[in-house]
Amino acid sequence: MANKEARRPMMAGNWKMNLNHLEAIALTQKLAFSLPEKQLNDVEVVVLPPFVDLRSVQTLIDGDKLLLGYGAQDLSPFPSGAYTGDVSGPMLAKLGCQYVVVGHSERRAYHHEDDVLVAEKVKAALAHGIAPILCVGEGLDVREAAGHVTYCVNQLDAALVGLTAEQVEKIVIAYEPVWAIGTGKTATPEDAQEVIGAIRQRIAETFPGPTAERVRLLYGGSVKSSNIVEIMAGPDIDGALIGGASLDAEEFVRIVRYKDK
Ligand SMILES: O=C[C@H](O)COP(=O)(O)O
Repeated sequence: MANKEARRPMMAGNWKMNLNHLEAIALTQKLAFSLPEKQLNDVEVVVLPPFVDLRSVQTLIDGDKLLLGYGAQDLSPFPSGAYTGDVSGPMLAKLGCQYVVVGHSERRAYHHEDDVLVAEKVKAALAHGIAPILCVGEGLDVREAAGHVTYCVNQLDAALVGLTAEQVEKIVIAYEPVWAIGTGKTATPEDAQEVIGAIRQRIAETFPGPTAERVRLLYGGSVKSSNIVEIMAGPDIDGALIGGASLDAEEFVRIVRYKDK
């Protein structure tokens, strides 16, 4: 199932816990300066800074009408209340965030986020007009036991439970094999396409109609300018969620410009 041309490619930089607000401003400026308008119309470029940087990034992007999207790396499932340290969907919406990462494997591992909480966060984001970038992906043990497709499809099913087709079309789904994150070990383009193709197939089965053709599916895990072309060749792969390489403006720009290679 392809129809890839109908979907706008997306390159999203997940800065994780890197860059203070001054460094965030500098990186955003460099990206805007290095990427021509035509490029930014062709490929949607999104930055996902830490919470404390969001106001600075928003001020810069909105103030100068830069063609960059931005969002957060997490949100609370609750809209407000006594949840020390958490940040809510309404707060992110007020800052103009278009996206929020949900269910990243680092949050699943270090903050013990399970499928039920991930599903609540997906609903919270959608309720406040923010598109979730939902992450799924298997660990090395699952991959070695050849259970990766089933594992990822199960994570997907759990996150989409109770959603309408219209809501699902707003979600961006990122397949990030945990063993390929920050390790320099990229899944082969065939590995990435296998799982991402299965995700699109599953959406088609669950939501008959055009939904599966409309949802954008990304790959994440040690993406670099040297492997992005091969990854983007996958018929179901619409972009990438990029960690380490998104912190280097020149390298991130090379990734965004993959079509020029
Ligand atoms: O969200 C991004 C991913 O975890 C990938 O990180 P990485 O590009 O540093 O491997």
